[in-house]
Amino acid sequence: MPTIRAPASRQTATLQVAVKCRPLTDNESRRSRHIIQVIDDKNVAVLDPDISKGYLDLIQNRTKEKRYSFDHVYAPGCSNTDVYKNISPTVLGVVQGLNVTVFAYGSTGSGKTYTMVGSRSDPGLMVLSFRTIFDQIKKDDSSDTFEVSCSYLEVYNEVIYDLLEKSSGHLELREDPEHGIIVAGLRRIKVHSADKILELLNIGNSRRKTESTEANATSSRSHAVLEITVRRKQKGKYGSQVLRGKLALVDLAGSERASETNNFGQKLRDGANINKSLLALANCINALGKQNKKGLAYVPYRNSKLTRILKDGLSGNSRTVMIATISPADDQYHHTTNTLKYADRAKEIKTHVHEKYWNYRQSC
Ligand SMILES: Nc1ncnc2c1ncn2[C@@H]1O[C@H](COP(=O)(O)OP(=O)(O)OP(=O)(O)O)[C@@H](O)[C@H]1O
Repeated sequence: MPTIRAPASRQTATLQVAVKCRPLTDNESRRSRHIIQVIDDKNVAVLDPDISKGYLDLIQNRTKEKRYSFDHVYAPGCSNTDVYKNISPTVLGVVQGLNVTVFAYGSTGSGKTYTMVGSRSDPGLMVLSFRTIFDQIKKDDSSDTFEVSCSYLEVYNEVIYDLLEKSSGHLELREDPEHGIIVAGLRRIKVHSADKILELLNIGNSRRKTESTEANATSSRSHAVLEITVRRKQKGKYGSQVLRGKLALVDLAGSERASETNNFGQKLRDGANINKSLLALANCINALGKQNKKGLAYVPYRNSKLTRILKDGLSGNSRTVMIATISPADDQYHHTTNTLKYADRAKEIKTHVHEKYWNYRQSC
């Protein structure tokens, strides 16, 4: 058991915000116009598809495009590996005892799951992250020992389920004085290779609640959080010190309007719950943005399970990356501008990062 908690250096980090635009799907190519212009690797413009505005805009000399700047902007031709290149140094902090959160935010069908999970030919950020964590551990030439474990949960209709359990019951959140918010009873499996996590990820994904909606054939109806913990044991003269880093990879469910998806019954109720937690997340992002500008504002983390789980990643001890995913199709204009507005506000969020380490008695 830990004895003395060693002093930790504290730094302020700004939330890193990237925007990824997916290509038009075959279906969309036949009926939609492409309204996203990636200006360069940091700037993106959205063209207003409402052509009726043309005359008014012209006489008032208003531009018909909205421009936004982010840490990184990825054009439709970019792969997940291109996105990962810029976040890999942050992810590797986990091996040094840092907490890292990466989450994808965007409307239904905008490419969140594709970005986080990916495909065989274009592996997503989850797969790329745990591959580099194990590569880094293999390359480490110190005498430190490493222990990696993994958990995978989903929040569906405001209930938490363990995706690594065949038939998971409802899990509850608890506040732990040492570790912050924890999910009581969540299975944490020790893993020795990236392939093992990939296997667990695939099992978990097959249990995830997905539905076919009009907006996306395999729409995720739950928020999924894959957590990888790395415990690094350093042997010293007087005992062992353990650094504990945590990587949380979050694939959120898509937000959609009932009218757009033609949902009813259970699907409509799912949509309402998805929107409830995404609204709670958006409110937290709003409040955190204001807090860092004006130094006030109450942040309503307690309004949903999702925001309680992500609390550390948004404001606490974590380096955090938000990937805002957008569709280039003109009929997604309002979703796209909403996503970009929230992403723009998220740039103001600051977190306070420090390594977590404890001194252990030699016998540990
Ligand atoms: N970069 C990309 N390249 C090629 N296809 C993509 C890309 N991004 C997304 N797609 C395709 O777009 C469709 C929707 O993507 P995805 O399922 O990832 O959306 P989502 O945001 O997770 O949706 P939901 O919130 O409904 O789960 C899928 O068919 C996916 O294969």
